[in-house]
Amino acid sequence: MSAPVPDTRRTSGVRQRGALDPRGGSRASDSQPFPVSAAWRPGDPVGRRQFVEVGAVELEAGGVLPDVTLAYETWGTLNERRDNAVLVLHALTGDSHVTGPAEEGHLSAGWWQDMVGPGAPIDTDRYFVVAPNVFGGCQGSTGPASPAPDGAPWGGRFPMLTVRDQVAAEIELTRALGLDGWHLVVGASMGGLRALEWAVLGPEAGIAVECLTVIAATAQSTGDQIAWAHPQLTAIRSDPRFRDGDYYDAAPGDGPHVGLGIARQIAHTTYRSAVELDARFGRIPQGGEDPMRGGRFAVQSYLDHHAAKLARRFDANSYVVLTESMLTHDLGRDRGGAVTALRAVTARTLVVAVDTDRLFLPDESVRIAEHVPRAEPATMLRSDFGHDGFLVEFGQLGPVVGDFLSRARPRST
Ligand SMILES: CC(=O)SCCNC(=O)CCNC(=O)[C@H](O)C(C)(C)COP(=O)(O)OP(=O)(O)OC[C@H]1O[C@@H](n2cnc3c(N)ncnc32)[C@H](O)[C@@H]1OP(=O)(O)O
Ligand SMILES: N[C@@H](CCO)C(=O)O
Repeated sequence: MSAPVPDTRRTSGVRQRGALDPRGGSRASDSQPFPVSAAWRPGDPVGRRQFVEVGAVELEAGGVLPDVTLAYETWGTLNERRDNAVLVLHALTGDSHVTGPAEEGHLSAGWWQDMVGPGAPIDTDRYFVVAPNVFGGCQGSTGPASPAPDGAPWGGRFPMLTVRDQVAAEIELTRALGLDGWHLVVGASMGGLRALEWAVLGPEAGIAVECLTVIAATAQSTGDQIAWAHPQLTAIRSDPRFRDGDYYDAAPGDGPHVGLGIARQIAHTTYRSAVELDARFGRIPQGGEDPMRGGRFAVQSYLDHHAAKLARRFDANSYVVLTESMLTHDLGRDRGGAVTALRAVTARTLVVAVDTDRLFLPDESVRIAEHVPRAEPATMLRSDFGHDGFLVEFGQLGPVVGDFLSRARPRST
């Protein structure tokens, strides 16, 4: 059963400046200019994050990135047999703050509060849960805003990363934690791409993956996904304030938030379903505005809101680097193709899709489940929320993941 679609046909918020106006925020009430970038820098609030230096990472596309650091959070306790560790991998604009309140260093409460915690489907009374911020990200792990060896931010010099590079860094984190395996690796969307890559690269590197949960993901990025991402990348790169990625010395409000905001609007539309956008917003004007006289429809205001919100909390360079890593994702690269790679996965596997996902099509999930030898048939969530269903439909997703874990529980837990 899908969650009820909330009514957000708001009636306030007369538009005086556009969300993407470089001088200011989305609404007349916004008084703070957008930051240059929302990238975490050394010295910024840490919250409950920990950091591990994983050293130099040899990159799949060539070259080496020195001095890589990963930020991560943990919950629960590693047991004596060390067989209760769970790795949770976030999506494109997520971070290590899987669960817990908004706090210093984290503007929002955890993005999977209903999934991870004491008594939750991923029960932190039972499991030791680890969540890293992705390599290339902007919430504590090494990314384009981090200092290069010359002390200046990498900026436009930051190299292209692949999903495999991100997992290679996470393998080093695993070793640094003294673990030789995960009971479960779970991720959705970009996190699902990493989870799949983990299922192949982890065992190759001597890190066992007993169980795998891949949600709203794909074994290879599709032409459609590449197509949707292309205008997002173009929007950021063609923002004059992007300055080829070297904007970290810009004055507050003078960063590439216009391009980043447009990218988010395109992406966010693909994260939701046509049915939901029509049911929620339809042709309703935003309160007090008249689309016939330069005003907006409510759905335009909604997208402006999400654009402004992301521009305040995310770094445009990281958005580019992570998006490109998703575009080049191919589990089968140098492994004889995707099907051969899927057949090599030894983990007991749960694959979950959202039936209205128009970005990560359910058929891609079905394909994963068909070829992974120990996969159960793909579970289809019924939801009008589209791809973002994995962030909303906890009433369905929780029991699915909880049941899978209880069937695959290690003896010691
Ligand atoms: C692993 C990860 O992916 S972590 C990253 C997850 N977080 C994000 O993606 C951040 C962006 N947020 C979202 O995409 C969504 O909020 C989700 C997926 C987390 C939750 O979805 P929903 O509960 O359906 O939220 P929804 O999409 O309706 O957005 C609600 C926001 O839109 C605003 N909104 C709704 N209608 C309008 C409108 N007509 N005009 C302006 N703003 C509007 C709400 O006020 C609310 O604002 P707030 O979030 O600042 O409080
Ligand atoms: N809302 C999610 C969708 C991408 O999977 C995010 O921003 O990360």
